[in-house]
Amino acid sequence: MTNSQTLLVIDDDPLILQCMRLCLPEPDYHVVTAESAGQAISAFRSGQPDAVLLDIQLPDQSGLALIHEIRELDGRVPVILMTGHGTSETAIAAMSGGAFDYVTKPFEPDEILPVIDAALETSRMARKPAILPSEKERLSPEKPSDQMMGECPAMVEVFRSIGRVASRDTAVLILGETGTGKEVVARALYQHSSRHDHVFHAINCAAIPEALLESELFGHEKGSFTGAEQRRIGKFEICNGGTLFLDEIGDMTPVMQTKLLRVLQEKEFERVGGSKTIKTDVRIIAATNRDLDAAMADGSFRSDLFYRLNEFTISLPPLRERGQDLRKMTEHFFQLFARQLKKDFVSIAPETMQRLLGHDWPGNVRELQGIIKQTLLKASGPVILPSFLPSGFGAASPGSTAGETSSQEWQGGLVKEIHRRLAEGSFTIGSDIHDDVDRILIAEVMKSSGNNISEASNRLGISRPTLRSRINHLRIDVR
Ligand SMILES: Nc1ncnc2c1ncn2[C@@H]1O[C@H](COP(=O)(O)OP(=O)(O)OP(=O)(O)O)[C@@H](O)[C@H]1O
Repeated sequence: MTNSQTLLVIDDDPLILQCMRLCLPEPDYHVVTAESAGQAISAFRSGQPDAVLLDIQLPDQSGLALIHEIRELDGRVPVILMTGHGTSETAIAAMSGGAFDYVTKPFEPDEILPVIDAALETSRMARKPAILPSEKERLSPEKPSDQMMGECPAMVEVFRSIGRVASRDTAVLILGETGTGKEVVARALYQHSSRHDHVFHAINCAAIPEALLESELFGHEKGSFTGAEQRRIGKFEICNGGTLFLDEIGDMTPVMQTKLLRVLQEKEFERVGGSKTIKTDVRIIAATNRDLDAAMADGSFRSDLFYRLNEFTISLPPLRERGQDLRKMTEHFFQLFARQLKKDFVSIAPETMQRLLGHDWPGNVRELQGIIKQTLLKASGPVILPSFLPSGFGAASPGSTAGETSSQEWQGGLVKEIHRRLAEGSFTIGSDIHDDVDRILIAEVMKSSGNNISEASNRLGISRPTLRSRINHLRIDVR
């Protein structure tokens, strides 16, 4: 079961091609190379890459002209440009023309890999079909493997809402606990919109520190702050005419909320350190797992921004409130993953099903999928017995004792630490504690995944770009 993505690297320098093959190993990545524009176009047509890495200077055609051709073939494939020193103005022109990002040669793998991962992630979101069930399919037992499931009234309302709002140009706010399917809904909204063949970009507002997020969204002028060596074009400029998905919007700081509100109200903004006002026409889809009513009540989320984003809201119910859907999804994922993992599977023992149905599922559909995969990996024989469930599963539910004690122990430690910091008068407890937990969590999961970013991001249930950005931001040593 691999989620390998294809990157087309176009450069006439064999060293760069070789370096990219080494840095992006199979089976997580599949690298296809081309040494000229001519080769690149045929590789693009036959290989359907997920993203393109393109040198601006090619022997037979300019990189800029090639971007244009690639965008004509498929405007949703992100193109990253490689430029030499002194060609940054051309790169900026390319960004305004729809390139995803650019890097300046020579570069270290650490510089380019996060950009490539972000491009591949964007491509996945823009192009992986979000399949919604029709009325007939909802009631049919045979489901396409990756169709979004749901027959309970709240999910039927979600599908209807998507149908109602996708083709309109309104902002949409998607609410729901973690793992309830907000990203799938965002993809469905984009893919069924009139902007579906225009640019789509996604930003995880929680994964990027405030200063970087500002420049990521609005761009900056050369010299506007230390380290701003070149002008940078932000997402609001690149996505002009397209769609921007702002994930984890509830984690945005008040300063950023104010800036976002202005661009939503006035459809214009300035780059950081710039004075020129730039017009933009971007459809915003935002999502959060935070309780925005509570955040508005305690003043951490601006209510005027909420009303602006909330032109239309889609609320995903938690899995534990979806009635019979839980049983149906459990059966569906057992069958699907057994096929993918090539495991024998015939039935789920009634006691196993009972334990699965009795669980609270705080991580919702993502947690359900993870538990089912782990159970299948442990299973021997065609009947899924309760002993195949991961150790500690359901430990926090009443009735289980050993797991409860150990989880109470570490939670007790955490409570003490929170009170210590409260007593110190800290005003950044939330972010500090999250950072401390992430430092330990990410370092341990990376270690147990052999420092494999893809495996660790799967286990953590976050994307590769988010993981890389957390590793960089928290300066976690993963070597
Ligand atoms: N109704 C559904 N039917 C089938 N699969 C679903 C459904 N909802 C979500 N999934 C699957 O569950 C997983 C988690 O979904 P997704 O990433 O969209 O959740 P999310 O709400 O965006 O999570 P987070 O808040 O953590 O970012 C994905 O693999 C997705 O395909």
